[in-house]
Amino acid sequence: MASFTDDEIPVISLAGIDDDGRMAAVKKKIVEACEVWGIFQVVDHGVDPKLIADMIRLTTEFYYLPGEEKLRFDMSAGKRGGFMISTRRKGDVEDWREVVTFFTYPRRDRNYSEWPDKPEGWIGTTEEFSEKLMDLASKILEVLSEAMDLEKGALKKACGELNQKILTNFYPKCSHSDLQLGLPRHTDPGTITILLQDQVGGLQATKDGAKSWINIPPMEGAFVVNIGDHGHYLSNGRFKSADHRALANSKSNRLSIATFQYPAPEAIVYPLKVEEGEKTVIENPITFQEMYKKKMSNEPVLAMFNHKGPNKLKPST
Ligand SMILES: O=C(O)CCC(=O)C(=O)O
Ligand SMILES: [Fe+2]
Repeated sequence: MASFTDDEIPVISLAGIDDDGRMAAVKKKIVEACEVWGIFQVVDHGVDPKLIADMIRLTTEFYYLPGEEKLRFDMSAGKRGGFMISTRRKGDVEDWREVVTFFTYPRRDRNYSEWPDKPEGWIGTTEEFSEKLMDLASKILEVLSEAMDLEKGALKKACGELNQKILTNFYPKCSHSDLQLGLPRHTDPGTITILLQDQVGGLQATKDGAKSWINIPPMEGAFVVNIGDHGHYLSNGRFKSADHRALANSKSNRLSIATFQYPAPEAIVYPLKVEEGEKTVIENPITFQEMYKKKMSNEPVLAMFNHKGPNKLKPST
């Protein structure tokens, strides 16, 4: 049984996890969080608060640039990364956000011509942020491996060469926040996501199929970590793929920076450990690339970021 209360997303300190005694306690908390929610916050994660503050500041500054500056980096015409305005209407509800996508790992895939050159310093800060989050992700994958009762390197090995994508989300304030979602309900496709949100709030998770939604309150300096579909499959469904969404806000603009950790495209997706008599969550091993494609064809909202789906661009106001 989980020791966290039913309506609280766990906050877990990673202080001293390299020491075995402390690791056991962290592991226990992470197991509880992942079995119930698939999402938790981490503090004492070792990423420099100044780097976090700089990343939020510079990212925000980009979104306040005039529309034509931002559109210099638009993702149309087959570009993988860069700036995009994403809108979608479903019944009375629509969502609106601006995004900038950076493909950061493997490093050889970095296409710097797609990385906005303003504000000054954003490229260097994004590079440093990417590297530090890759280190943090590796550490979290080790703890998660142990939490799945596997050897420390198991998840990393199953991922092959780790891929990383940084997606910065800007949700302009909107007066119809009752009719507008920042980002509709979804699960992330990758192994884990490490999310940084500003102090506005709006991220929510559900563990009962959207009957009730729980806020994930902003915490200065904390990261939200969630399990994605790949992580869920590797655990044979024991760890949830976090079901989450972001609300719009009528008073403030909101910023979040999601760092998605993916396996290599050719990595095999299949549970790493199956107990005797237990069924597997997926029938046959498939590659991550196949798994991703299948998900995108079922979830148009995510398909927009596959860059093959709709890619409507309007100048920002
Ligand atoms: O903005 C947020 O808090 C959530 C972002 C998110 O879930 C995503 O980009 O996949
Ligand atoms: Fe997400």
